[in-house]
Amino acid sequence: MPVPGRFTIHARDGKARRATLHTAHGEIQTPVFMPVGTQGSVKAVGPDDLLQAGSQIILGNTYHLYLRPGDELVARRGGLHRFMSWDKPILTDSGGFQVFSLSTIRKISEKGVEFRSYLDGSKHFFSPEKAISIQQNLGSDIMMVLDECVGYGADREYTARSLERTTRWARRCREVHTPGADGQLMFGIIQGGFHEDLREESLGQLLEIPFEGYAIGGLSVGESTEDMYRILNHIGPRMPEEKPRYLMGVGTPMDILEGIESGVDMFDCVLPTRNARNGTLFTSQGKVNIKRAEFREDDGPLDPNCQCYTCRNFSRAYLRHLYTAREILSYRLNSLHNIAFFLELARQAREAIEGGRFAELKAHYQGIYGTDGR
Ligand SMILES: CNc1nc2cc3nc[nH]c(=O)c3cc2[nH]1
Ligand SMILES: [Zn+2]
Repeated sequence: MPVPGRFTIHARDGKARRATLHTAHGEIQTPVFMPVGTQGSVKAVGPDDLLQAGSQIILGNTYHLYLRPGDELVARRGGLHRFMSWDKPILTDSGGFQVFSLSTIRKISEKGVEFRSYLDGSKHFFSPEKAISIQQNLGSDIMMVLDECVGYGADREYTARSLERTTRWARRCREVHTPGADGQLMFGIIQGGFHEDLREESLGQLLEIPFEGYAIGGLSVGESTEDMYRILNHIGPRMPEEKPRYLMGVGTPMDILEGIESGVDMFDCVLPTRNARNGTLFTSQGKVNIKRAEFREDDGPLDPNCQCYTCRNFSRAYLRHLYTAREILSYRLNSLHNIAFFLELARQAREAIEGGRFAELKAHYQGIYGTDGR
């Protein structure tokens, strides 16, 4: 009988791990890429597309679903899994990041964060307890604590004070949800900005609270690749060995491989779906900008090495036409392929770790995407 939260490491290759995380909605093979379904849908693709592409788990955003259609409405409709017809695992972010990145007016205090809705400017308040209550209403398998993601360039003093409050908030989140209740897991989020010592401080404080996993927050906020990798390389290996490690909001194919090399197990990013909608497609031979004139008569598949529905059934010429004509099908086919590419990258990483060949896999993609894939 699978116990939600059980994390079994099967193989290691350097700091990279090949593991299985058990949740109430099934097992997750890691390293794993999680497509982002912000408002209860991974934009332009359906659950059937996601399953066919190999998605194991998707992300939902507490902030968006709380504001619309409302977490209580989703609860009355049987929870997010039933509402969106996805019966595999779901992870929900706590909303903190979206409050800071989407809501203009906001006030942060010890109690929580007051903000105005990006939809209609109405006033709302998230306490740590409220952020957990929303995620319980959504019924997500993995809940994230409410935290403050300090912006890139925040001064050290503020970053230090903020991480202390984020720890106090994390403790309050844990106090309102008994570990494993309803099969839901809770992950803590490490802050500390771009200061190695503050990152260690944040991790050390969070380790005193029992979480089923730990996330690295505060990255992919506009910093340089060098700064991201510096913090990632420092804190990744220092996170609890026996618990899942999640890097929030990251990233390009090369960022993900860098994260796996630093011992991270879980990743989410809007890059595949967002870039798909502007015609930037990731392939086994590098990025393809499908709107380019060179593809007008190109009868070949987008990616000859890809087994996704898009690459098995349509030519580059057709994909370019759809994009140029602003056909809605363009969003679906491009998004499906990009998601399939990120899922395949994670699958190749799992296989490479099992075979002790992760360094070769990373070098292979470095040759195609450069050091950071931007
Ligand atoms: C797209 N980049 C990005 N998405 C994030 C989500 C987050 N959630 C909670 N806490 C974070 O620090 C955090 C950082 C993030 N960076
Ligand atoms: Zn494809």
